[in-house]
Amino acid sequence: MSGHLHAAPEPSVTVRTPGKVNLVLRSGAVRDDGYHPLSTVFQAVSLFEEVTATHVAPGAGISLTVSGPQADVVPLDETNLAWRAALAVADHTGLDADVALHLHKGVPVAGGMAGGSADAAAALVACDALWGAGLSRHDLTVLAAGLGADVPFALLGHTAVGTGRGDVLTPVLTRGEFHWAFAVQAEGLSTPSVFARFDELSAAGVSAAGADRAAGPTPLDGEMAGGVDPGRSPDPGDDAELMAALRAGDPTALGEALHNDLQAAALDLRPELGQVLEVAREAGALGTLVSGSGPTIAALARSRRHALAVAAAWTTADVVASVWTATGPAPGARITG
Ligand SMILES: C[C@@](CO)(OP(=O)(O)O)[C@H](O)COP(=O)(O)OP(=O)(O)OC[C@H]1O[C@@H](n2ccc(N)nc2=O)[C@H](O)[C@@H]1O
Ligand SMILES: Nc1ncnc2c1ncn2[C@@H]1O[C@H](COP(=O)(O)OP(=O)(O)O)[C@@H](O)[C@H]1O
Repeated sequence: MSGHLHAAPEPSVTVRTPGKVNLVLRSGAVRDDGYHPLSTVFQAVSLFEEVTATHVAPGAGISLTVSGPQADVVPLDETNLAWRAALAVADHTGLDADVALHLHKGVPVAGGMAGGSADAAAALVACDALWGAGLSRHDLTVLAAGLGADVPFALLGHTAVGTGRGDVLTPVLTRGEFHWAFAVQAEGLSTPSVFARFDELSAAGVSAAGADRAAGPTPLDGEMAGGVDPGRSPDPGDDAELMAALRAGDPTALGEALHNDLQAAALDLRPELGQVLEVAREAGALGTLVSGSGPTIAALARSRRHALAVAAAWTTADVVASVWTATGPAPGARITG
C-alpha cells in the first residue's frame, strides 16, 4: 500500500532570542521624528527569551501568557511587543491573526537589555513558521524595524554595529567568548525618559565622561570627553580600538573601550547606580557601563569564575535587586521546538 505522506502541521513553534548589551553607544542630537542617530555596537548575550506560538481555532484572535522571574510586570495586551509582532505578520501576509503566544522571559524587564525587542523578534519568526507564511529574512527584518529600533538585532544576534536608529546592522567579526556580570535594579528605566534626559544634559553641555567621573575614576576618563556631541551624527569609525579588541578576543582591551553616551543620563536619573559601578570596579571588572538606556549595569570579567565573583560582590554590597551572569556573543533568533 502506498500513499502520500503529509507532514502533520506543527501544533506549536518555539523560538529563542537573546538579550543584548551595547558595548559602545554614541548618540547624536534628536531628529525631527523623535529618534536619535546612533552609532552603537550590540553584543547578544546568553540570557534568552523563549516565545511559543500555538495554533488556536480560526477566529480566536491573539492571546498572551508570560512566565519567568519578572512576569508580573509585563503587559498582557496589545501593547506587548510580541502581540504587535504577531499582528505585523498577519497584516503583511493577509493571514488571520489567530495564535496563542507564551513568553518565557530570561532577560531583565525594562533593564536596557532589549527583552521586549527579543520577544518581538521571536514572535515574528514563530508566527511566520506556525502560519507557513514563508517570509524572507529581508521581510522579517523590515517588519522588525517597524516594531522598534532594537528588534532587528535580536533577529541577527552575535555582535553587530548599529547605525541609523540602531536598526541598520553590520555584523562584526569577533574571536572567543566574553564573560559578563549584570546588576539588575528593582525598578526599570523608560528608554524615552533616558533619551530625554540625555537631550537636557547635552543642551546644558554635560559630557558623558563627566558623569562617569562622578562615580569614580575610570580608564575612559579624558579619552571620552566630548562624547555627547549634538552637532553631528556619531561616526562608527571612532571605535577602531573596540573593533580590534573584538577581533583579537582581548577582554582587557575591550573593557577599556566600553562606552555609553546615555550613561550620564541614566546616572542622573538613578544616582545610586554610581555605587554599583564602583563595586564592580573594586571587584576587578575589566570595564563597566550602563547597558543601553539602563538601569542594568554590565561588568566585563576575565572569566566565568570572575563574573561570578563580581556578581557576588554586588550581592554582598547589597546594591542590586538581582545579579545575572552570561557570555557573549550569543546567536540570534533560532527555532528550538
Ligand atoms: C537605548 C537602546 C540601545 O540599544 O536600547 P534599550 O536600552 O532600550 O534596550 C535602543 O536605542 C532603544 O531601542 P528600542 O527600545 O527598540 O526603541 P524604540 O521602541 O524604537 O523607541 C522607543 C523610544 O526611544 C527613543 N529612541 C530610541 C532609539 C533611538 N535611536 N533614538 C531614540 O530617541 C525614542 O524616544 C523612541 O520613541
Ligand atoms: N514582551 C515584552 N516584555 C517586556 N516588556 C514589554 C514587552 N512588550 C512591551 N513591553 C514594555 O516595554 C518596556 C521596556 O521593555 P524591555 O524591552 O524589557 O526593556 P528595555 O527597552 O529597557 O530594553 C516594559 O516596561 C514594558 O512596559
